[in-house]
Amino acid sequence: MNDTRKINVYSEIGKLKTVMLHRPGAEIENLIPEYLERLLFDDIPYLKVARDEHDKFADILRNDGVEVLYLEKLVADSLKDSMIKEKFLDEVLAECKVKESKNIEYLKDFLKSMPTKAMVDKVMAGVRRKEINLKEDVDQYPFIMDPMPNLYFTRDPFACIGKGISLNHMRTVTRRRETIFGKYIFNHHPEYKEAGIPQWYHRDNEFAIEGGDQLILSKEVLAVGYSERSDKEGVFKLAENIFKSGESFNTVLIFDIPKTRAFMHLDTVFTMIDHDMFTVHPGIEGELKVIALTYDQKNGKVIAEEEEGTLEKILSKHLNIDAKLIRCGNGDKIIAGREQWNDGSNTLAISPGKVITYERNYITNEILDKNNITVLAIPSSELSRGRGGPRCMSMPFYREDL
Ligand SMILES: NC(=O)NCCC[C@H](N)C(=O)O
Repeated sequence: MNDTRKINVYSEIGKLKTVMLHRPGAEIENLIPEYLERLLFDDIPYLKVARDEHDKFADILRNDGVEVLYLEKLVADSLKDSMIKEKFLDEVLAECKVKESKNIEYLKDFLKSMPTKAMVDKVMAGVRRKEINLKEDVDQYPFIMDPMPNLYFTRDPFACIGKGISLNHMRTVTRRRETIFGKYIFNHHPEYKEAGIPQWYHRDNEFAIEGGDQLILSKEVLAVGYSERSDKEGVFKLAENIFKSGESFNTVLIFDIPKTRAFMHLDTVFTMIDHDMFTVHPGIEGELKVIALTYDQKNGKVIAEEEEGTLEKILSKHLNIDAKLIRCGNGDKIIAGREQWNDGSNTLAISPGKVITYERNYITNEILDKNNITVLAIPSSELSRGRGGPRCMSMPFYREDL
């Protein structure tokens, strides 16, 4: 049993006790080729198989003693009070940019007529114009409310850091509404609303930060990507709030990574798998630019110092270890290119030296095995089409301290 703390995440590798997932739902079946790019997908997963794969992921976690929570259930349980449900709907509707007010009313009536859990599933899946009896001409955009196919990447909309959460501001409009769910869970869910969970970042802050860029390297050191998805100004704000709170973190390393889809988030570039071991994207082995943020407690000021060095050097120095990097696909141009595309460096550690990976990345898995890492591989032919791996598909709420 956990202690009374609901959120406790002071590392990337401490034994995982509670995690939040989202089982892919009808939103996946609302993907069609014309909208893939805007909805951040590269292909259309076959939902039935994606769900089977996802259920295997959840089973592996449960078999390891991890409590698996589902986003959709947490949200539904947060909306039991009818006033809160009404507020939630107004907020979701305000952000789905429906122009005509009468259509907002139709949409609201349609959603309100459903039992709460079905309503949450529907908000996630998206609503077609014809579902609320509007005309849906062949050349007309069919959705009055867009689907949210990226929801199974629970890593990104909010992140648990220490005993608090960072409710993120997503870079893309298509993912921005996802963060409303986290807001309602932490403000209204009976288990969380009075648990005194601090919020280090808010979804209405002007700068973008996504959870795939937020890594907890130790109880002192956080790493955050300055990436395609996260602004460094946002990281300054996040760091200041954490430093001021008296949490154990005293350094935030901002990693300046290429702003491209292949690198997307910091966790596409590297993930921590043991006290001194990391999986890495071979494209990141040169000199990196890092800004190290620390806090001048006396004057209440964040201090920023620029550093340059290889990933190995930077990690070794700040974590006081001899960092060992495992290169995706062993660094071979073709193998690494292929396995990296399917998130070969995006591993989820469930305890030190024990990780969940995609089974299709078998060369990287073999190398991990040779390095005495226990690899639990999951089937991934459909899940991988959304461009995220096991770390992206999970949000740890509670890890045992190291
Ligand atoms: N942390 C991650 O790297 N998450 C993967 C997100 C994939 C999703 N299709 C996206 O582009 O946002």
